[in-house]
Amino acid sequence: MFNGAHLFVAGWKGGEGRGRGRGGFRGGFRDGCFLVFFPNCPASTADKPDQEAGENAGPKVVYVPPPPPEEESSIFSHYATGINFDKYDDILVDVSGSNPPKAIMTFDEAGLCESLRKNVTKSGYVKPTPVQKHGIPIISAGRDLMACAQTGSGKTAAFLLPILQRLMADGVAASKFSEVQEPEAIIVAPTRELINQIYLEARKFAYGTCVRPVVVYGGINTGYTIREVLKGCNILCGTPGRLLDIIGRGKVGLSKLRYLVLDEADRMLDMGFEPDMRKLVGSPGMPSKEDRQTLMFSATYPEDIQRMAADFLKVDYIFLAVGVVGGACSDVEQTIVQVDQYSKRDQLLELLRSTGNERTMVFVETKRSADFIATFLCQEKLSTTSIHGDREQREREKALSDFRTGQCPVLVATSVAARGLDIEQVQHVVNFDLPSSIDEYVHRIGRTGRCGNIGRAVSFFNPESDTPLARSLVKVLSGAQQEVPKWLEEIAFSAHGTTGFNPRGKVFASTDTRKGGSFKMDEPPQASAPSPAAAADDEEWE
Ligand SMILES: Nc1ncnc2c1ncn2[C@@H]1O[C@H](COP(=O)(O)OP(=O)(O)OP(=O)(O)O)[C@@H](O)[C@H]1O
Repeated sequence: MFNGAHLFVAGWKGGEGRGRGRGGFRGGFRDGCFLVFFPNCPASTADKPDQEAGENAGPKVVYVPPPPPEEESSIFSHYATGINFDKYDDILVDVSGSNPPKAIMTFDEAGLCESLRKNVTKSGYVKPTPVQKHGIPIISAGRDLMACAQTGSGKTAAFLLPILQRLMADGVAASKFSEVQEPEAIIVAPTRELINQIYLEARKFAYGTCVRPVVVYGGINTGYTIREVLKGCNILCGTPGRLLDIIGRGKVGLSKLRYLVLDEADRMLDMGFEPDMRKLVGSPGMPSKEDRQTLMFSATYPEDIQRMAADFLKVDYIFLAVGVVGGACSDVEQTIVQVDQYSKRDQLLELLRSTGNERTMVFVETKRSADFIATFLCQEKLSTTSIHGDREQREREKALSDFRTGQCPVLVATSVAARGLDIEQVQHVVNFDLPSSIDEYVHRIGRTGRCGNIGRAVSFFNPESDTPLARSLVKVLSGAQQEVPKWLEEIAFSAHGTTGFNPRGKVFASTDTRKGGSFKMDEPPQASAPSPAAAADDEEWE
């Protein structure tokens, strides 16, 4: 069972710019495990949720990622849709805003050019998901869009396909090498791994066309990144800090920009990233919101974020909600287990032993506990790796790759891996530590149960620390037709949770805010600030 786990537990990272910790776990390999505890790890780093940090601090980053796959079979490799894929059609869809274009029912109706159509087929897409049926014509009609659809339901293609179609129809071609590139589209996402995944999707759909996507993100060598951009760039995918850096260096001009896409838009506009998003739209040459198309996608949208998002969108933007805004995917079987802090480790071990080699993501709150739990599991001979913001980019990519291939079927992660990652065969998510925000919970458990497949999420609920989440957990569980444990209901009703619980109805507290919103119920709206756990980490400020 133990096959030389790839656990590179790092307390200090020399040479890559974000090595803030000193101490922590350090040591050498023994039987594939990498252990030794350094007790003097400063509490300001690994002890806390992942913090965002200045990308340019520290020594020069030398890492150059391996080139993306060239063979067609790897580019188009995909996993099968699951038994519940057709049930997507039963989900209620709410489209608000003036004159929304009619939904399409098939990819044929999307009016895609031949090469795009072929690429869609090679990707294994037979029919569009609801967010694609509605989103594609809305974007093709030139409308701004704020779209909300459950995790794993195909939001990425919903924006990539109509953008690519427009660029193809207009005959754009990446200019050859030029000192300044003028992309037609910019896509922003909060984490490096997610933006890289979006880039690979864009590259897949653009295969065999003249459209060239490029990705820029922190933790990789800047010179390399710039060279890639200067080779030609129509669709620039990036994390905010690195994007701003490259624009600031004058390597990217914005005069041709037509599309600005914010994936995980609520995260991109919360307190952590909002200043960078404002900087981005205020960059010299950035077309005003009237002169560009702005598209926002997420599975969750707190109401205050929706209101703020309107600053970035034209007045007549369309709000598309597939299912309940902020609802969990009902293909994930959710179990909440009451535990105390000290029995968590044993319960985790028992759980993982019972699931065999199935791929499992274990979410913890801090970088230090990510290292600690991964080390513990490794010692217990479970092939485990970890991902968090204190690991070097090389290590993060290796960890993800080992998890994807199944070489390490257990991935211990901070919130840096909570959003967007689409990994085949993730059957389980374990919340070893529950996050403090319900939206974060929805994204985490959405790493399984994707694209009509079925998954399981087990969450350890420690009443001492997790009681504030109880009410919204009850809400999310019942919204996804899951069993709500009696004890949790009791805690929820006796607690003063303030995270979006709407005691009156079955409707989630969040819809299109222009309808007057339904959140003016008995409780304050959900906070948009990243929760400590969420600030955890999504990401460094690249
Ligand atoms: N129409 C389709 N037919 C078959 N597979 C699809 C279709 N649309 C998307 N997929 C696949 O479904 C998976 C999930 O899609 P995607 O990652 O875009 O979900 P998402 O809605 O962005 O999820 P998240 O909210 O977690 O970011 C991907 O593997 C994607 O290739």
